[in-house]
Amino acid sequence: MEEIGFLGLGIMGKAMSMNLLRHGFKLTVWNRTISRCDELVEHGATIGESPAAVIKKCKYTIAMLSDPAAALSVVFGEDGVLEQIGSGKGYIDMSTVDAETSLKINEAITSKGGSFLEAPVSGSKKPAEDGQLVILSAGEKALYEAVLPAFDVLGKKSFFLGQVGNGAKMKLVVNMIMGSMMNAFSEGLVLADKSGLNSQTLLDVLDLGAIANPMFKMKGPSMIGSSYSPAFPLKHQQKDMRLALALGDENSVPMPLAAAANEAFKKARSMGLGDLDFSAVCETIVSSGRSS
Ligand SMILES: NC(=O)C1=CN([C@@H]2O[C@H](COP(=O)(O)OP(=O)(O)OC[C@H]3O[C@@H](n4cnc5c(N)ncnc54)[C@H](OP(=O)(O)O)[C@@H]3O)[C@@H](O)[C@H]2O)C=CC1
Ligand SMILES: O=CC(=O)O
Repeated sequence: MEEIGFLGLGIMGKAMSMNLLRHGFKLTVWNRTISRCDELVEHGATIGESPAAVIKKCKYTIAMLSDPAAALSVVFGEDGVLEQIGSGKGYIDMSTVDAETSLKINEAITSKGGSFLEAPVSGSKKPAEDGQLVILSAGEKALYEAVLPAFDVLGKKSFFLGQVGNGAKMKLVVNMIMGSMMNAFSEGLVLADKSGLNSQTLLDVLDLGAIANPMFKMKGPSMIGSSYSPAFPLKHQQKDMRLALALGDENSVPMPLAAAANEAFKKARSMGLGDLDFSAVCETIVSSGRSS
């Protein structure tokens, strides 16, 4: 495949671009905080001085940015994607955003003759490092097919979900469920502890039953140790709950569990936990217990 551009080297973008380099892809990378490109350069990447410069150089460019505001700013801002996108160039946004943001970007890019694919991912830092993401793409089918060799390295499975917006919506539904589950799990861990049960035994019991799942297995031990090194930052999970609730509003779907989970993530942000892993939402319950 030709050289790929990569915009956004946060937790996910860094892991994904390292993985592409490891598999022999040539990359030109850009990050708003440019020093974050250094490690990628040590592993063979080239730096692009702006999103526009990356687009100019590369036929295909992937973005992995924090939220709708970041995704829009990289496309529409000064020296942004729109300045160089055009016929024969493809833009693939893998950030988790809402359908409206994705549609806006699609409209701007295709009106300049470029092609667009949204491709948010399920899976966190470790799956990104290991090429085990689940890719939820939608948009231009020809672009999807052209970038499949890269998706095959980044993920264990790629879905093509049809028109732009479907990938964003699927991702938000999945993360709405995940955020609600994380809250139920947190309440269970704290309840077990406060009522005199052994937390590790609770994990063992859960793991053998019908609600065993990789998230409980992976996050449980660190949550018991109150250790929340960020794989999926809590502020991003709260953004996803907020966007999923808006999708619920649009479709008149009552989501009382998701709304309660969103409040817990907001509380965690107000406690200064936004940059920690989303499992730190557990601390909202621990601290409630302490103050009563
Ligand atoms: N971490 C995870 O487990 C997963 C995350 N996601 C989603 O992937 C996306 C990235 O997540 P993650 O890597 O964890 O997030 P990080 O917070 O680690 O990285 C965010 C990236 O966005 C950039 N950025 C933020 N604001 C702007 C802006 N205004 N203009 C340009 N660049 C900007 C940051 O640049 P800078 O370095 O300059 O701050 C950084 O490169 C999010 O949408 C998240 O919801 C999806 C699946 C899993
Ligand atoms: O968006 C987060 C994830 O783990 O998936």
